[in-house]
Amino acid sequence: MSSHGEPIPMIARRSEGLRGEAHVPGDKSISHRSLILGAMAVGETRVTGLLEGQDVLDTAKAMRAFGAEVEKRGDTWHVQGVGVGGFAEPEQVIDCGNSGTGVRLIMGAMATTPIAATFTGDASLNKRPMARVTDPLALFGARAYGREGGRLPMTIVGARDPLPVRYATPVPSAQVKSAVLLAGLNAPGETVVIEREATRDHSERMLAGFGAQVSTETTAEGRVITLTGQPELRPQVIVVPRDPSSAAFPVCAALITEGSDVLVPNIGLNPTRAGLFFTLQDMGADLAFENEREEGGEPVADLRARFSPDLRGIEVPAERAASMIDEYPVLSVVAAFATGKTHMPGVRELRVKESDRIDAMAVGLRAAGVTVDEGEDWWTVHGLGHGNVPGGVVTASHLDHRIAMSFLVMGLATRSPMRVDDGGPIATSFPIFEGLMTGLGADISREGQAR
Ligand SMILES: O=C(O)C1=C[C@@H](OP(=O)(O)O)[C@@H](O)[C@H](O)C1
Ligand SMILES: C=C(OP(=O)(O)O)C(=O)O
Repeated sequence: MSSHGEPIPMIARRSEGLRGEAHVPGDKSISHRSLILGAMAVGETRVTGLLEGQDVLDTAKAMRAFGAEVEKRGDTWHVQGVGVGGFAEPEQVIDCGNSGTGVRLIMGAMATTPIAATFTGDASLNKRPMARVTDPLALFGARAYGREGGRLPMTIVGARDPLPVRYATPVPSAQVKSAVLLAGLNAPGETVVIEREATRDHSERMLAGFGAQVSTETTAEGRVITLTGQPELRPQVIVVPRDPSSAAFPVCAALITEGSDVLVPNIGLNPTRAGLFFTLQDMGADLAFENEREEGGEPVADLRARFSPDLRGIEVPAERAASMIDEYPVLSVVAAFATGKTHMPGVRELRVKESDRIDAMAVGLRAAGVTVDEGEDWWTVHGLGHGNVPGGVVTASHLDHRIAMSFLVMGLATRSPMRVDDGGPIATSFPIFEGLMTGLGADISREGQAR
């Protein structure tokens, strides 16, 4: 089932010659953060290029429930912030839908204000672990009352007299890091987060942009991020760059589909996000970064992807995992069309996303004729080479947008079509996926009924 209605069964058939420009939507991570930090600033933040996917729309709704005004006029989202510590107590339960980023960052943002809020989500989100966030929030003095195993629905009671915190994240997670930093905004003194492996740094960059004092040092312990609490955040004008995690789908589709040549313009290549593209190049992909430039302090390029018949399986460096964590499902599809094995170690986190992504992909790939080996924190795809992947099955998307999109991309190059039981979740992060892909010439459509 999609989170907001009947399942939407979809089918992808073998296609040829994807061509044209793929203008993917705004970055999901930066969109959530624009709304949350905008709501915590004093005055009006204006955002263009915001991703209008369901995950981000749920965050916009949540910010209104905490007292910020959030509205779209023309192409611009206007956020009237209430200031750090200015959140009102919501009158209703906050429903974050399918979004781990939304719920975890908002829990952090409210945890050092003396209000209570109850959070819930869809069947996928309500299975995901929240203790990774509520454990550090307890150090500030916040209390969490949730279901067994730290699951939603959950009520957070914010700390009345928050203490600053020094916290080493036990898992590589930008959501955990960001929740602690957002909570640290309303704690006196310095809040410090230490991460062994660098995860996406959008919170650090945006906090600095809003005028908070935040510094990052690389030491023997890892990256040490220090935030000075209780700043007055200054409203910003934000242009959200396009999402590299969404760009991954047209890029990978072009690489595996005969005769393709696709340009995906204006993609942020922040090194904490761009790991997939380097991995594809290591596999022998015809993928170029054109027109490389800097925009808003971030490296940006136009990605040009052409059909690549001679992809090779590789060992994906474990230390690259955080910089491409959401891209493993679609990478495993490309790996099926490569020759040789693609081994992906150091990816335990894939098991606690919208679905267990190793399991969801392994089951579908195997059904489609591809051998996959797996362990708790690794998996290996045995590539069959271009033209040799059978396909011809219905796969389950498990309320996970990236699983649905990955199997649809796969169906463009399998011998027989690939179906997904529910494409509804795609709207959480990439609402224009179907139109964008068909515009390039991909044979992807909705089916009248599930088969
Ligand atoms: O901070 C963020 O915006 C995100 C962090 C990642 O999650 P984790 O922090 O759980 O790795 C990623 O999977 C998610 O899509 C977005
Ligand atoms: C993991 C993802 O999102 P979230 O954790 O925000 O639900 C994703 O978009 O792939």
